[in-house]
Amino acid sequence: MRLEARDLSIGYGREVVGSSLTLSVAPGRVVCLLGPNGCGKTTLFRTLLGLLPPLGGEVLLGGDPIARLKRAEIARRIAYVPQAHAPPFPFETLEVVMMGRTARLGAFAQPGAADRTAAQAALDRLGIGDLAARDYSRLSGGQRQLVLIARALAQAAPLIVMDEPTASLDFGNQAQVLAQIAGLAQGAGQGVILSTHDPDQAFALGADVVLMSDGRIIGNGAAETVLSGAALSRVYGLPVAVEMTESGRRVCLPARRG
Ligand SMILES: Nc1ncnc2c1ncn2[C@@H]1O[C@H](COP(=O)(O)OP(=O)(O)OP(=O)(O)O)[C@@H](O)[C@H]1O
Repeated sequence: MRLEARDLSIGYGREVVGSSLTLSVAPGRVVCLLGPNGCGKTTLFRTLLGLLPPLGGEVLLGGDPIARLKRAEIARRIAYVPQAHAPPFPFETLEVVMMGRTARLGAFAQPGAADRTAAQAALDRLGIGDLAARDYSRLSGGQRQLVLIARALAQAAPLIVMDEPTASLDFGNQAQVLAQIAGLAQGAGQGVILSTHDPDQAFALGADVVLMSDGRIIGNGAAETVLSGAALSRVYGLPVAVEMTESGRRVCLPARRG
């Protein structure tokens, strides 16, 4: 299933945050959304998910305008991994993951034993099966992030939107989550769009890149093409070099001063 944004304008009421945004996420592809703080990444995601109405243009999910789809239908097509915050109430971790199943079922349906099994399997897949009975509100930030990723896996939607999925993860878990993301695309053929502040992740994932600056898309295509030293220097306002490691992977390095 393909996710498409066509000439989208995004924002809040009369405040336009971004415009002329055209992008697509094809099955089996990973798209990294990169851009400085405040350039509109989260606003774009909320619009792609149908949580925020577009100020212009349209979002298509599998060819259907998202504005015409019901909430449960959207949840069967697209899963969202938000940034992890601690909820004010205690929740069993497995229940948080089960919410991914309930989202598909609609407002009043009760999840059953099969949903419980699927939720536990999603936790196991991320190596955190032992957290199932723990209180979600007392997990560490990184553990909560992994649980929200498990919730999206349990939702089993063909498309996944992830807002900075590796932001609070340690070095090992970052690598593990990136490997899972690559696996979702290659193995299950899911389409993934994620935001990140680390351009190296786009190279590690062999992803496509949408580079945003000031509410505009200024580059869209393969990471090797879009993420040049010149483009990164312009967007982040400091000299950046893109170098090749001995193992043949590109890495981005801010230039040393002085
Ligand atoms: N609820 C809101 N109402 C009005 N303006 C908002 C709202 N949420 C965000 N904004 C504004 O929209 C702009 C884009 O914010 P957004 O959160 O989309 O950026 P971002 O690229 O995700 O940033 P970051 O990388 O720091 O997470 C900012 O100027 C922000 O102040």
